[in-house]
This record gives sequence, C-alpha cells and structure tokens, in this order.
Amino acid sequence: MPKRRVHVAAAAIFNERGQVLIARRPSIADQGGLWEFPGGKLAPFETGLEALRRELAEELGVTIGRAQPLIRVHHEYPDKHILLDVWETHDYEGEPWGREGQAVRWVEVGDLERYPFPEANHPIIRSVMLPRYYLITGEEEEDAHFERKLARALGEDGIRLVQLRAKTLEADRWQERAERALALCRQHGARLILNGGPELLERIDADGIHLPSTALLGLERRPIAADKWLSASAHDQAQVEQAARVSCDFITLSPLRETPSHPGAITMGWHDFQQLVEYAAMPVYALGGVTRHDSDRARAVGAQGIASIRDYWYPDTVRS
Ligand SMILES: Nc1nc2c([nH]c(=O)n2[C@H]2C[C@H](O)[C@@H](COP(=O)(O)OP(=O)(O)OP(=O)(O)O)O2)c(=O)[nH]1
Ligand SMILES: [Mg+2]
Repeated sequence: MPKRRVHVAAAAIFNERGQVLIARRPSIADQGGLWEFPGGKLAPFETGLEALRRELAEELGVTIGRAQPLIRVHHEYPDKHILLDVWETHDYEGEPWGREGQAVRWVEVGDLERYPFPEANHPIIRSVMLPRYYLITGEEEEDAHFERKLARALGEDGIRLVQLRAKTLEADRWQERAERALALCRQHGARLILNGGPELLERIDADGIHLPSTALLGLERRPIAADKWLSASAHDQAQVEQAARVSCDFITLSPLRETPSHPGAITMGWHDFQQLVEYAAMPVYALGGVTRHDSDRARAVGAQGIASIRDYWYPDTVRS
C-alpha cells in the first residue's frame, strides 16, 4: 500500500509587533509536545485557505482576513507523506487563545529556532525568517556609487537581505568593499551573504555565503556551520535536489525570463518554475528578469519572493 498522504493547511500569523504565533501540540497527538504553526488537515472538498480559516477559528478563536501563500513543504514521515501548505497573515480578528487546551505563544521571529518543531518545519522556519526580496549587488566600479546604492536600498527600500556579488574585484578591494557592506547592513538590521566559497567567512564575519551552481555541484556536505546561512544558485531539478542534499537554507532559481545581460538565454517561465519550486526542500527566490512588481506572482507560485540585481542596482533600466 502507498503511504498515507496528509494535506495540512497552517499559518504564520504575525501581530503588529512583528511577532509570530506558535502553538504546542498536545502530548498525546502525533508529533506531540512539539511546537507548530496552528492549522490542521483539509476536510474533503475544502481548499487550503478554507481549511485554514476553519482550523484557526476552531483552534484559536480567530477570524482570518487577507492571507498570502508563504511556502509549501512536502515531507516524508516514516508513516505518511505530508504536504504542509503554509500561509502568512497579518490580518486577523480576535485574540488567539488555546481553545483545545494547547499552549500558544507570540514569539520573536529570531527566537523561533529555540523551540522544538517537527522535522518538516525546518524550511517553514527559514521561510518565516526570510524577507521577500533578495538584493544582489551589481559589479560596481566606484566605491562611492556602491555605497550610495546600497545605502538607498537598505534605507528607502527597506531591503533586509543582501548578496555581495563582486567577482571582478581583486582581494584587497573586495575586502574593503565587504567590510563597508557589512557595516551598512548591520546599521540597517539587514543580513549580508557573500557570493563565493566558505573561506570568505574567515575574512568577513558576514551572515552566510552564496554558492554558484558549479560550486554547489562539487559538494558532498554542507560547507559552513549551522548558525550561518547557506544560499546557492540553481537552474534545474538536479541542482535543486543537490541544494537539499547539502542543506541549503534557501536558493535562487533562474533564469525565469530573458534579461538584457543574457539575451536569447533559455528561460523557464512561471510554469516550469512552479513545478521546480513545488518539491524544493527550501525557500526559493525567483531570479532573472523579475522585479519587485513580480513579487505577488512569485508568492502565488510558491516562491519566497524575488532576487534581483537590476531591480535595485540599475532601477532606471527596469521595464515596469
Ligand atoms: N498544524 C501543523 N501541523 C504540522 C506542522 N508540522 C507538522 O509536521 N505537522 C503535522 C503534524 C500532524 O501530523 C499534521 C497536522 O495534523 P493536526 O493534528 O494538526 O490536524 P487537525 O488539526 O486537523 O487535528 P485532528 O482533527 O486530526 O485532531 O501535520 C505544523 O507546523 N503545523
Ligand atoms: Mg491542528
């Protein structure tokens, strides 16, 4: 007999202080005693969002308004295949309480990793912690231009995740630029990811690294500590699966569309992109010819959001 398939809708509910609600599963339940994002199984003929509204009313006594897809996670437990369809909402009525006797708690997003969750929740926690935009810096020649552009993205645009991509700078100038980028990111509470190998973290105490797909394919295991972020570039299913094997925390998947820098490239388009994202074991950013205007579209097909150089770095050249 094939394994039982269980389809669950769950929510990351945020309050106006930016905290997220978690609940503790009763000790006698499946995955008992562990924390969870509230929700439950779809009833026959229900959609994910209908199930979510019903479960949150039953379990927490709240009414949900607008909600947006956050991430879909397929996970094999020994006894079942589970699909967790997770939504994000900031729009709820009523003060949530444990209507089934469960403990509920508002927690800071940065504290989520201190709570024991079921195995399947690992990518969900990553997804809750990550923003919708992933800024990749351009190959900027001038230091002053670089700093002005980065400061504007962090300040006016509220960017909170930055990848320093400066492949053409020689070592000393790369070091200076990385130190400057780190200082600016720290000032704005943003995370800095270095494009390149794990050795870069010995030179700059940034938040993680981003591996090009060639470097990703050469790895047998995760090359950096668990308290740093591991990001990578993927372009097809084999690379998405390799990213899972080496425990990437998130990836970029490209090229979604043609870009001025790669005219005539073979692109995947939203349909193929969605197919690849569905079984990806980590949050995925759409990359390649996408801009912030595509961010709702990206969410709707299961992505974390969009990654872009051009959108933030050369905004005058973006077609809207
Ligand atoms: N709600 C929720 N379930 C999760 C999470 N992580 C995870 O592995 N699960 C698993 C545990 C369960 O096997 C299944 C959810 O089932 P459930 O027990 O919440 O279902 P339900 O609310 O409909 O409860 P019941 O009618 O079966 O009593 O998904 C999570 O973050 N939230
Ligand atoms: Mg439940």
